[in-house]
Amino acid sequence: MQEVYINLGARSYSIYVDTGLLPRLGEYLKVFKLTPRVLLVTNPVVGSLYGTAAETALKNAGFEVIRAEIPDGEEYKSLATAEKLYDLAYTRELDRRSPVVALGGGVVGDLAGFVAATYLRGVPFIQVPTTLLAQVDSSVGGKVAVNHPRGKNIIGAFYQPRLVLADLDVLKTLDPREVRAGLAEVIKYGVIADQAFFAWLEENLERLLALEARALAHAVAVSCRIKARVVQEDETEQGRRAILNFGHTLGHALEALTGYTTYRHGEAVAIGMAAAVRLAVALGMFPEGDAARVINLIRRAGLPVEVPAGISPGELLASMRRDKKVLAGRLTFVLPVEIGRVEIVRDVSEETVGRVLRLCYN
Ligand SMILES: NC(=O)c1ccc[n+]([C@@H]2O[C@H](COP(=O)([O-])OP(=O)(O)OC[C@H]3O[C@@H](n4cnc5c(N)ncnc54)[C@H](O)[C@@H]3O)[C@@H](O)[C@H]2O)c1
Ligand SMILES: O=C(O)C(=O)C[C@@H](O)[C@H](O)[C@H](O)COP(=O)(O)O
Ligand SMILES: [Zn+2]
Repeated sequence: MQEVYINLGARSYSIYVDTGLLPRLGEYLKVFKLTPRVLLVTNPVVGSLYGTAAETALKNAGFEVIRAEIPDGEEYKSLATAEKLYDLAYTRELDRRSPVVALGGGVVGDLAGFVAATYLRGVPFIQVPTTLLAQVDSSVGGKVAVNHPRGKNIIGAFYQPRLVLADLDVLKTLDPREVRAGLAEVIKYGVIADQAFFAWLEENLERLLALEARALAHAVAVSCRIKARVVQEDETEQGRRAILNFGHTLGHALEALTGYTTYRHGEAVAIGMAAAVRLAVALGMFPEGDAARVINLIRRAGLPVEVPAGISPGELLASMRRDKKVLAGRLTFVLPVEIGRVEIVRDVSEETVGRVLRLCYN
């Protein structure tokens, strides 16, 4: 078992990374001061695979489970879906100590977390992430949100979970496309914060693609440790936390412009990271050889590195102007200076971004 502790004062919590955790969910919850009714939020795919195990674990520990299944897909990470959960929570008389448990990937986690943050102005929230992406990133750090039809995560909050249980066993049923999408955020951590981890990924990528248990445990724990460090330093993204957004300025624009249905989040971030390293090279900040290493690793993970032909640089720029990192109208990018170190750059001209974007098509 690996434990990563996020030290945030009264909002501190542990992330446990191990096999065999889901059947122990109830035991883990018992240590908190909760009332017995639990809102278990999942989707039909995860619910059919792991819903019974989660319910049994909770019931054995004395909880009463209200299961809510939201439709599968990023396009359902919306206010409309959140409203259905508020209705259910209100109708079933959930109180201020009734926990919301998110059992699923990042979509379930972000949406259930948003509901937990806002229902009765906040109820206890537990993350049981079931995708690689959710275990290494979305379940950790407290960003919860729903999408606006034109902008990613536009409506949200910072609301920390009480506990994260990352059970590596559940990753065995993931579609390979989802494993690759999760690897995009894992590669992100190497580029932004840890050169040695990046080199380890270059050596061990095939073990991760094959879901080898020891390699996965290492990648999940190191990723969570890196994210924990950044979140502890700047919980509400007043500054440095934005480094976790490497690849996301363009990635989020691509997701929104394609109606949230074409790319997995990790795939859009992969294209965004490839564009960001090209931009850093164009600005003379980052050596070409290092850019080639990053793009090569993204490619080896089976992820896209090119902007699709159907979307113009003008459309991308218009969407990126509404990115949450924009201040006083200036586009903001997270750009590497070396592998393992990035800077937040606010003074790139749109002309330069447009020129680099044109190099990012196939
Ligand atoms: N809050 C944050 O800090 C943060 C960080 C990164 C990403 N995100 C958000 O996370 C979302 C992406 O999350 P995701 O990549 O997990 O996508 P997802 O939640 O859509 O899950 C991907 C697919 O895998 C299926 N699935 C989940 N667990 C499974 C399992 N164990 N076995 C088989 N199938 C399973 C799901 O049903 C879905 O079809 C995006 O909305 C993104 O914005 C948030
Ligand atoms: O936790 C963070 O901070 C991140 O930026 C992690 C990202 O991987 C994640 O996609 C996050 O949801 C993006 O947040 P946003 O504030 O850019 O919407
Ligand atoms: Zn992300």
